[in-house]
Amino acid sequence: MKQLTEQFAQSVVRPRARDTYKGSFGKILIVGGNAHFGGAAIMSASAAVYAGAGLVSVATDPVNRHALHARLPEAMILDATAPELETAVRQATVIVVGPGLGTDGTALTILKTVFAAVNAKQVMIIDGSAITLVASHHLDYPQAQLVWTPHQIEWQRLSGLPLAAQTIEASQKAAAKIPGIIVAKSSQTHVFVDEDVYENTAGGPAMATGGSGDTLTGIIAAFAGQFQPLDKAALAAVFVHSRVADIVAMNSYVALPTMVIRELPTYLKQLSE
Ligand SMILES: NC(=O)C1=CN([C@@H]2O[C@H](COP(=O)(O)OP(=O)(O)OC[C@H]3O[C@@H](n4cnc5c(N)ncnc54)[C@H](O)[C@@H]3O)[C@@H](O)[C@H]2O)[C@@H](O)CC1
Ligand SMILES: Nc1ncnc2c1ncn2[C@@H]1O[C@H](COP(=O)(O)OP(=O)(O)O)[C@@H](O)[C@H]1O
Ligand SMILES: [Mg+2]
Repeated sequence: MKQLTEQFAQSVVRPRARDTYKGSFGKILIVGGNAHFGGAAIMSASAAVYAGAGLVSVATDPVNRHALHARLPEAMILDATAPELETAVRQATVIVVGPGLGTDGTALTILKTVFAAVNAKQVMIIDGSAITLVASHHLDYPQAQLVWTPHQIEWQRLSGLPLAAQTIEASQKAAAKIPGIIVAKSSQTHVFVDEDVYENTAGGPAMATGGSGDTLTGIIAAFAGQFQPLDKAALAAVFVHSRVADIVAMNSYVALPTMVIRELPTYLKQLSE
C-alpha cells in the first residue's frame, strides 16, 4: 500500500506557467443541488473555484440561483432540467455529478442526460446521490474517465459489499470490476487506482460534518482541470482536502467546508513553492 503525503501533493501542484489564461485550467460543470440540497452544489462549486479551476458552471435547480450567485459570483449557472444541460456537458472538460442531486425521478432524468452526453476524453466525478442512483437503477457506466467518491454506505450500494465486509482487500477486488478511480471515503480513506491502493495520511474527525464530501468533489474537479495525469490529480486532491481540514482543525473544533474552502488558495500557494 502506498501513502498519500504532502511530498506527493507537492509534486502535482506546481506554480502556474506565465503564458496561460482561464481556459488553461479546466472548464468544470457541477451537476447537482436540488431544492433541498442546494448547499451541496454550492460547496462543490466553491471548492472548485478556490482550488484553481479556470471556469466553473453549475447545473442546478433554479431555486438555488440567488444563493449561488450571492455566495460565489465566479460561477455561472444553468437550469439542470433545461435542454442546455446537454450542451453544457459537451463543452466541459470535467464534470461533477451528484452532490445534492437527490434520488427522485427528476434527478434520474438529469443523470441519464449527463451520462448520455459525455465522451471518453472527458473526466467525470460521480458522487453522492449519483452513486446511489447508478446502484439502485443498475445504470450502465458512462463512457468517460471516471472518478467515484463513495462514502461507506454509497460504496456498499455500488460494490455490494456490506460495511462490515469492506476490508481493503475486498474493496480492491470490488473496485477492479468498476471502471475508473475509486476514492473510498471514511475516517481512513483509501484510493484504488488500477492495481494500486493509496492510503490518505491526513484528515480527522473535525471533517465529520455535512458537506465535506461535496467539497472534495470540487477539489478533485479543479485538480483534474489543471494537473495531469488524472490519477495523480485525484490523489493529490484527496490529500489536500484533508490536509487543509487538519490546518483548520488546529484552531477550530470542526473543519466546516466553508472554512476549508477559504483556506485552499493559501495552502496551494505554499504547496506550489
Ligand atoms: N448542505 C447540503 O446540501 C448537503 C447535501 N448533502 C447531499 O445529500 C445527499 C445524500 O447524502 P447522504 O450521505 O446524507 O445520504 P445517504 O442517503 O447516502 O445516507 C447515508 C446514510 O447512511 C448513514 N451512514 C452510516 N455510516 C455512514 C458513513 N460512514 N458515511 C456516510 N453515511 C453513513 C447515515 O447516517 C445516513 O443515514 C447527497 O447528494 C449529498 O451530496 C450532504 O452532502 C450533506 C450536506
Ligand atoms: N472521522 C473522520 N476522519 C477523517 N475524515 C473524515 C472523517 N469523517 C469524515 N471524513 C471525511 O469527510 C468526507 C465526508 O464525505 P461525505 O460523507 O460524502 O460528506 P457529504 O456528503 O456530507 O459532503 C470524506 O472525505 C471523509 O473521508
Ligand atoms: Mg457525500
